[in-house]
Amino acid sequence: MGAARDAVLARRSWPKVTDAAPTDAELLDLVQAASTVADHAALAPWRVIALRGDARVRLGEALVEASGSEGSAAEKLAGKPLRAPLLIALVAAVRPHPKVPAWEQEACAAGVGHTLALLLDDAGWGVMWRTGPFTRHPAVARMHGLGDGEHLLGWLYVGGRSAADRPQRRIGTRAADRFTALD
Ligand SMILES: Cc1cc2nc3c(=O)[nH]c(=O)nc-3n(C[C@H](O)[C@H](O)[C@H](O)COP(=O)(O)O)c2cc1C
Repeated sequence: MGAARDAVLARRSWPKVTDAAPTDAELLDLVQAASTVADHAALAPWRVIALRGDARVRLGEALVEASGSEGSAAEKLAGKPLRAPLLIALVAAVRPHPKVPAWEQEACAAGVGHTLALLLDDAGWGVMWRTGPFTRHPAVARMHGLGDGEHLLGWLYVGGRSAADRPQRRIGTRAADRFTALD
């Protein structure tokens, strides 16, 4: 009992990770677990895409195309996806539904992202959810092969942990400031 609470309290984002990464089989097992999030009408309005190796280079090129930057700015942007050996693109796959509006479907997809990040953290991987100003640019969508109604929610940057790069303790949010009870 309390394992979920412990995992949630222990999770930290790891901005710096090593070259180690889970295999597709390990990842698929965790994605399967994350697929149990609350989902109105069981639409499963999401999918994930694992980017490794050169796919990260192509993502960097797409970010540069989206930004229109050149020179050192372009070089810096192109290097961003290379900060982790594995990027998991989180895709909201929204389709028209008479009872489930787009925002509910995006909420479900975001739930998968948070749950998958937690599961990867709990499995001992370094994880950080990242986005950026070009996350929903057409060039970036094209690079991922997104279809109609598909939008990125960002990427989970995943890699190994090294003790030297252990994140600082979090200051934290005071839940009492965010809590109201109505009778
Ligand atoms: C949708 C989403 C997008 C994010 N994008 C970025 C980002 O681009 N850059 C960044 O530094 N943090 C980003 N964050 C925040 C980090 O993932 C992380 O939550 C934050 O650094 C606090 O660390 P913690 O998770 O250990 O509390 C994003 C979080 C979410 C949920």
